[in-house]
Formats: sequence, structure tokens, C-alpha cells
Amino acid sequence: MTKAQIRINEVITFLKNKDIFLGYRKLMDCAIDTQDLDIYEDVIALTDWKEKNPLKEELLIKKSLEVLNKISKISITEYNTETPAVIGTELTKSYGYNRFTLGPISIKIHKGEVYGLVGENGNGKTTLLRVLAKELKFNDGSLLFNLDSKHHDDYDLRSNLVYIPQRTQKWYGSLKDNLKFVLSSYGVPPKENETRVLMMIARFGLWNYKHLKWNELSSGYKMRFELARTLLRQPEILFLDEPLANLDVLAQQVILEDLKSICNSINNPIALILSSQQLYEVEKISDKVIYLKDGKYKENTEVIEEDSKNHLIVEIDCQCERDTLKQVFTNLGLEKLIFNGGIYVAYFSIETSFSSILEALGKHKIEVTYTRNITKSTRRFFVS
Ligand SMILES: Nc1ncnc2c1ncn2[C@@H]1O[C@H](COP(=O)(O)OP(=O)(O)OP(=O)(O)O)[C@@H](O)[C@H]1O
Repeated sequence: MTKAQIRINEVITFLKNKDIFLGYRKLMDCAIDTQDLDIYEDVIALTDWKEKNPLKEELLIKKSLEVLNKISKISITEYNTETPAVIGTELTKSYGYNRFTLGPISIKIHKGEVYGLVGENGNGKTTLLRVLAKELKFNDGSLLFNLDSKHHDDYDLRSNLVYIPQRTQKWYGSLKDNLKFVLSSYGVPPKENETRVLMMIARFGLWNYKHLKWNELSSGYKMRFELARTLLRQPEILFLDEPLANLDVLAQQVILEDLKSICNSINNPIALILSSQQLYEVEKISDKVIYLKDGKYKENTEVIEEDSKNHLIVEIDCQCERDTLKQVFTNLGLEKLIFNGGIYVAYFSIETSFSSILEALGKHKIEVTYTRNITKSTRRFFVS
């Protein structure tokens, strides 16, 4: 089965299970992969119908399956993502003598993968993103790009690397007109421009906001607009600095899932690097998590994989005393219990299972507000 068929089958399963919100977004990704403007028109018409008929679930599923059937007839060439799109070797960036220094950092970035960049404030996330996006000159090391579009100079190159900063600039006019302006500047003819823009508006859930102006949009929708505008340019590499900062919890998950799905496009994959403080959300979707501390990095795969062979590490938020917890975990191989003022971090021997921890907490009626197995999470670097 091809990757495209697998994607379509996934959507069918979502729709049949009535996970319509998710299924419909994934359907749009399948549609975008076809690059077929007739299919785009179908999805645009369906989106318009869907917004006008929010309660007609069954009919929406039926109509969606019809569009999917059309999509499945179009063959899609798979992009080979084996060669890294960016190779950074021993990169360093210093802001001057005795000031912050980033690196040396070596990194390989592949299209179709999501890289989460995490770390406390001031540890170099923005600096690394800007160095990789060629927004900032580095001092030492090398940075090589292996992109499909040919570039003659750095200006050319930067049009294929898109960096979206934490604070984006104000724009004037309607959301839709601003998106259309992007494609006009690339010389896309009016009819095609309209179709591509409406498809992107639909994909980012902006259908009912398309006529609004900058000051009429919430910060979350401004970020969606930025993403739509960026993706219209079909970048090969995308750098996002704190894209989740202004989003509510549900919107964060949705945007991350959407970005992952869009970057995983079958014929037009994008390498995505995003910095964020939303650790768990980012870990959930990232293929690789890079944790920066004082400008140096540790990939979770190295340090954490090694540690996770020796311990089970659990984060517990509860009101009880340290001695009570110690008692609860008697015979469970507790090796270390750290309290950082808000939560406990407990280290157990590797033989202990997370379910036995939950069982012990339940049996002793400990009022737990929150608990999580963080053995394989970069969260450990933050709490210890
Ligand atoms: N233009 C600059 N000149 C001098 N120092 C700078 C400059 N930009 C950043 N720094 C310093 O470099 C360090 C890293 O900053 P950076 O913005 O990369 O961190 P960050 O991890 O993105 O932080 P945050 O999570 O707060 O956005 C900080 O100590 C900052 O003060």
C-alpha cells in the first residue's frame, strides 16, 4: 500500500468513527497533496457547505467520502527524504566577549520531520533558530543546505527558509487579500490564486474569518494566518519561534497536529523546527526533541535513552508529606525522591512499573492532582 493510500484509509477510519473535526483536516491534507485544483475546488465547496450546515454530520461524512474517493484516483509521487536538507556542523554564535555563546552545535535536519526545540528562557532557542534560518551570522562552523530550489545567493536561499518570529507584524486589509497578495507576488494567475488561497484558508480553520482585518483577529488566529501565509510560499524548511505562545491548550494541540501532518506531506514535505515552552505537547509530535541549556544541547535520544535503561522516573503533584510518599512506595524500589517546591520527582528502579506506582497511590488514597511517567521526557531536565 502506498503512503497516500495509507493516509486516505486513516481519514476514512476517522470519518467512520465520527472523528469529523480531525478527519476533515486530514482530508484537506490528502487534497493538498494532489496539487490538483479541481480537487481544491471540491474541498472549498464542501467547506463552505460544512460551515453553513454545522449540524448535518452524516451528510458531511458522506460528501467527504465522495471527495476522498476522487482523491484516491490521483497518483502521488513520494518524495525521498533520506538526504538531510540542512547540515549544521559545530556551529557557534557569540554575542560578544563574556556574553552568551551558543554551541558548538551539530545538527542534521530532514524534510518531513518535526524538531522540537525546548529549554528555559534565555538558553539560546531563538538564537539557534535564527542562525539556522540565516537570519543571524554565526561565528564558527558550517551550515550547508540541500534544497530542491536552486539558490544563487543568501537572499534566494532565505526565500525557501521561512522564519516566523515570536511577534509578528501588523498587516492591513482583509485576511484573504493579504494571502492573495503572497501568490500575486509569485505571479500566480488570479483564478488559481483564489483557489489556492481559499484552500489554505479552509485548511487553517479560517473560513469564517477570511474577511476580517488584523485588529479583528485574536492572537491565535493571527498565528494561523501567519502559518497559512507561510505555507502558500511552499517553503522547504520552516522555523517557528514559540508558535504556541498565544494559543489555548486545545488550539495548541490542533496546530501542532496540523503542522506535523502538513510537514509530512507525501510529495512536498517540509522540515519543521519549532521552539516552545509547551514541553509535552511538543514532545508528543516531534520526531526529535532538542533541549538547550546554556547554549549547549542535549538530544533527548542520547541522555534520556541511556538513563531510561536504569530508572523509572515519575512526576507527582500531591499535597502529602515526603515521609508519607516514602511509605507509599515501600517495596517499590524507590531510589530518590526530589521535591522542588511544587511537585515531587521520584526515581524508581527499572524493575518498577508505572502501573504499580498508580496502584500504590490509589491504595493509600493519596490525593494526586497530577502524575506522569517522565522517564523519556525532557521534562526531567526542567524539574531536576
Ligand atoms: N542581540 C543580542 N545581543 C546580545 N545578547 C543577546 C542578543 N540576543 C539574545 N541575547 C542573549 O542571548 C541569550 C539567549 O537568548 P535567546 O533569545 O536565544 O534565548 P531563548 O532560549 O530563545 O529565550 P526565550 O525562551 O526567553 O525566548 C540570552 O542571554 C540573551 O540575553
